Amino acid sequence: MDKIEEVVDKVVKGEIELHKVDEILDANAAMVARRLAIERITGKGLPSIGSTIIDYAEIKDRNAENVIGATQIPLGVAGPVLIEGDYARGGFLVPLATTEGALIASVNRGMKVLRLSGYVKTKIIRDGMTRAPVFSFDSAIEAYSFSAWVKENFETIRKVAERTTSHGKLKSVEPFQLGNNVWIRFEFDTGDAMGMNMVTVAAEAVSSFLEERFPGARCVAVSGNMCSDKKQSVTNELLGRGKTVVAEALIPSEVIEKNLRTTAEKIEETNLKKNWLGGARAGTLFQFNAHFANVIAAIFIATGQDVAQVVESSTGYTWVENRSGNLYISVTLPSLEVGTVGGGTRLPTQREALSIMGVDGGGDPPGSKARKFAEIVSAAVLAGELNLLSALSTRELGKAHMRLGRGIKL
Ligand SMILES: CC(C)(COP(=O)([O-])OP(=O)([O-])OC[C@H]1O[C@@H](n2cnc3c(N)ncnc32)[C@H](O)[C@@H]1OP(=O)([O-])[O-])[C@@H](O)C(=O)NCCC(=O)NCCSC(=O)C[C@@](C)(O)CC(=O)[O-]
Ligand SMILES: NC(=O)C1=CN([C@@H]2O[C@H](COP(=O)(O)OP(=O)(O)OC[C@H]3O[C@@H](n4cnc5c(N)ncnc54)[C@H](OP(=O)(O)O)[C@@H]3O)[C@@H](O)[C@H]2O)C=CC1
Repeated sequence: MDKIEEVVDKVVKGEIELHKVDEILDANAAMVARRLAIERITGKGLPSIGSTIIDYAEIKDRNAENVIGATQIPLGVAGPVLIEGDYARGGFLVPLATTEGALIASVNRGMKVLRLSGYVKTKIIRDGMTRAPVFSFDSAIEAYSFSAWVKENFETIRKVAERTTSHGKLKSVEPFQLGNNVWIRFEFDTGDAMGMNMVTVAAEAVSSFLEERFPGARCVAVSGNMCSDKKQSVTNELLGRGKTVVAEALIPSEVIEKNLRTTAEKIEETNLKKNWLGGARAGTLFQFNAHFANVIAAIFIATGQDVAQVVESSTGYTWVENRSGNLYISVTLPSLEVGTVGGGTRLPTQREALSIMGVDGGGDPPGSKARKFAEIVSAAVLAGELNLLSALSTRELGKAHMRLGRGIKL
């Protein structure tokens, strides 16, 4: 019996935990052994899951545990979209990974219309990744003194934080108090990284330092939910998280009529009554848009972003004005969390997808690639909004999805 078979046998018999296989076999052999064991246990063949170009030696201890293979998702491109931003300048093809038929066509048509109208303008209006540990005290008075000290001693705290990272720069500290508890919301410039590991490590170092400085302080959790990571929150909406980005364009009436078969007036009414009034009636929080999540999720999957952060990255607002038949449209994304280094961006297909947009790896200066990427994402979101609002205004949504979602020609 070869070594892999021997390990598979032991896993099936319950003598070895799945994750312990990594201690016996090299990463790629361990991945195969786990998959074979699961095939035996479930009686299901998993050759598709096992068929992958990923080198598990590169993944182990970095991106996933108990790995048995990979999931594959179709990848398409939309564009080019023309952008005149501070970092993204020129035409960009945007990779989108999705299983929703008509989505890429939707963004593609939106980009075509934007292209025919000139350049999308983009602006990053703030940038910073946050972590907010929660500290507990015996009394609210102690908690208040702690908050005051933290605010007055930014420079000391910055030095402690920045010892843990060469790219992370502490930008601000903001205390929030509830009774005898205090959350310190640290905000960092994280260069080209999305930055969650970076700011967590730095926040842990500062928390230990503060506990030493204030014997009455107890850090209950390094993430106290006022960060707020992978959750929507008023804090994120007002103060921002990751990058706060705006993209805008002006679409001439003839471009709308010829390519979208609708008018600025109809798109404006659809935006007001669907995105805003419908959103208000439904009690929607922070998502007065049509489908930011579609575009954000597809780009996140394609480029190795943390997909759980679609939760707050897809919050935001679509604003439309009928300007004498021409259409002004903008999207505002308060919490777009993206990186071009770190996390899943190092995986092979994800890195290639980033390279299509010229945003793979670190920028010079650091931070410039992640900001360029954020501007491209905002332009893609704008294209998706413009197109879906148009398709809804002409009642083409169902038809499009019959054709591109079910393969039925009407
Ligand atoms: C599907 C279209 C674009 C057809 O649009 P069309 O105008 O009927 O098609 P067309 O054949 O005349 O092509 C026009 C352009 O569309 C693009 N296009 C056309 N076909 C393709 C294709 N196969 N692949 C790539 N691009 C395509 C392409 O840019 C093309 O221009 P060309 O390059 O030919 O000069 C249109 O009907 C449409 O956009 N429909 C809406 C679909 C949509 O937006 N779906 C989004 C997902 S819906 C959802 O998930 C969220 C939701 C709706 O529930 C949220 C909510 O509640 O609002
Ligand atoms: N720990 C947590 O609480 C959470 C973690 N995550 C996960 O965190 C990961 C993302 O964390 P993140 O910190 O972005 O990535 P990584 O942990 O992968 O770290 C990024 C690294 O890149 C280095 N680096 C090299 N060049 C640059 C550059 N140009 N700009 C910035 N950094 C550079 C940084 O070094 P240096 O720091 O020395 O400067 C840092 O070590 C994802 O996998 C995500 O899923 C998500 C949510 C929560």
